[in-house]
Amino acid sequence: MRGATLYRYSVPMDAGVVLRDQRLQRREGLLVRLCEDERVGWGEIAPLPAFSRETLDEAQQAAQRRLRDWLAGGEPPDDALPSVAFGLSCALAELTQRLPETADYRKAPLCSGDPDELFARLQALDDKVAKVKVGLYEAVRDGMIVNLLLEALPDLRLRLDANRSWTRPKADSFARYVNPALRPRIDFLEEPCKTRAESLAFAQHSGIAIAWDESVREADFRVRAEPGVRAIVIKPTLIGSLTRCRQLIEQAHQAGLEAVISSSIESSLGLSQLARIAHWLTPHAVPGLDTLDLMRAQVLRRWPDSALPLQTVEQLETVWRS
Ligand SMILES: O=C(O)CCC(=O)c1ccccc1C(=O)O
Ligand SMILES: [Mg+2]
Repeated sequence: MRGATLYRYSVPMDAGVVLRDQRLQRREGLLVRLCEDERVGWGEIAPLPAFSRETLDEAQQAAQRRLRDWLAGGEPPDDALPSVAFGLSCALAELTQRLPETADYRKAPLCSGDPDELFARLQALDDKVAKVKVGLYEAVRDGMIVNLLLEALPDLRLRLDANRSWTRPKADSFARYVNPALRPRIDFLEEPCKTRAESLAFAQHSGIAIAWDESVREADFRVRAEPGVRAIVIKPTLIGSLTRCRQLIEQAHQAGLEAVISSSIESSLGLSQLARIAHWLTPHAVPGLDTLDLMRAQVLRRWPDSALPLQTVEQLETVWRS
């Protein structure tokens, strides 16, 4: 006997969370619960506003169609909507015990806020890798912060993320401010420039390695080794099924690139599944999962050591059941 339920969660966000110029007041998404005989599997379907092409309503419609096929005995093909394909494939993988339980709860802290508190937090890390968003302010300020962090903590490595905000001259001026001796400790800079060609030329010119994030989701993107490119970032909610994510990870590893599993601001349920996927498929790369503290609550499953209150299944709205 098979059964399926869709729940909707809605979690208030921290006041300052802005995604591509729009403020995110609440994070909303669906949780899917599949059962078959005695077994249960959960997944999260949560299109990210300003990033996903599908809306939550479209995702719900598509999920219901797929679930009807599954309830009728089929093994539905992956959905065309990435968030739906990801959430359903996680739920099926839990149900069939193909998603290992062990998780990699390291999370490459996002550096912001009070510097003293930040230093204490970074000093306490085992694997000292942290992430800094750049390109929001002046390039000179970004460069100074990078120098400051790397000088203060000699075993720290940084991931930087410019989200395609720089022209090539802006990116060059950033690079000029970063002490050349410190540049090798920048593991990578995600998407420095507006175009891939500019980013590649920047990497080759500056000696700062780059990573693809937005590019990975473009139709004409192919994973390949290129001078100056070190990694690809995989945000499964924006990419698609577990099978598709595995394929990209394998292609990256074959090309000698690092593959980094990263958050699309899922709830604690989705984040903890990403931590399991990271431990399973990218065991050598610290995942980019430091987004739980942008939220004011956890959902269904706890992230270790988080003090945020938990919304239990009884508190979720049931939107569909069959
Ligand atoms: O990658 C991480 O470390 C955290 C996640 C993150 O930065 C992010 C989360 C949601 C949407 C976009 C981004 C981004 O990479 O800019
Ligand atoms: Mg990024």
